[in-house]
Amino acid sequence: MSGDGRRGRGGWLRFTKMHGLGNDFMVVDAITQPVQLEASQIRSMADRHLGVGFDQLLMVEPPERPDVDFRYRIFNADGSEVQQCGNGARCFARFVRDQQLTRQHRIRVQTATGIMTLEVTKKGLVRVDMGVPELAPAAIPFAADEQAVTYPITVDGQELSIATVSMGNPHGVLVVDDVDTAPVESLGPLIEAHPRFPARANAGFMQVVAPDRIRLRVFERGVGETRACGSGACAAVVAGRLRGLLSERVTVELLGGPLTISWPGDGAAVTMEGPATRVFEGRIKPPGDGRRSRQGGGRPQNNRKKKGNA
Ligand SMILES: N[C@@H](CCC[C@H](N)C(=O)O)C(=O)O
Repeated sequence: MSGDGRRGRGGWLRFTKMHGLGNDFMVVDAITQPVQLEASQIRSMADRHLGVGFDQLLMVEPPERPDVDFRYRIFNADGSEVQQCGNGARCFARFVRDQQLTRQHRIRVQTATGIMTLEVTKKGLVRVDMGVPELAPAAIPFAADEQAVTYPITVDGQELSIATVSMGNPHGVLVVDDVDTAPVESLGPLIEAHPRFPARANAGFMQVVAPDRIRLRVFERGVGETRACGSGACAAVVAGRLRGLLSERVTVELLGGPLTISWPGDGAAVTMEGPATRVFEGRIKPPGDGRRSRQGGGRPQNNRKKKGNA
């Protein structure tokens, strides 16, 4: 994270609590205050009983190149730095405008895997160009000899059919009959840590209601089940379209509410539109001393061993 090794005055870190359909964030402005955090501090602050409580910490940093407005960094609740967060991108756009870090309606941000364009609409929603989905197994990454629409995978002794998509971050998507009874809690962690996903993965459980409507639950890598996952919604629509189940524009009903996702098809970018909500402002003294070791990073993405995968 950026900064010169100091935190704000007296060691206090200013933050804003936000959410996108209940996927909640601690948003930290690392432009007007120096910030340096260790993965262990992020984990402590993510604690819902002892800390601020959040699914992801979002860092707003100065751009590193002239063709973007900001650098957008994302840390899961387990302290690991990740490449993408769709709901977070909408909150990022709202945050930088509310904080008067920009007056632009169209904002270009640099993430760990590319450039995203965020646009605040007249209705106060945020439209995000989520980029072109990657389907090649090596790009996800997913262990497979050749690219396919779905792959057979053994999880907890069951043979499942999984679609894999990278939206900058890795997703595995299963089609289920009913999301309400889908085994998200039991299979989610096993898919997340499945050996065929060497960087772990987000696991989506999608129920197709109609060609333009799905219901989706996501067990997020580094967090657990969240109330909404923007990149997961995009991955599910891509997977559903490749299977011939969905139309170009789809309403994705998540536990926290609906997102609109559009994907014309191969080679095109996915567009996501939805709300971003500010909840409160706060300040916290991050536990421990964040000045001694390297920033962020967290645990390696594939270090968690789970039983039941083959
Ligand atoms: N909530 C997010 C995704 C956050 C990152 C994810 N857990 C990962 O590890 O890739 C979203 O809205 O996209």
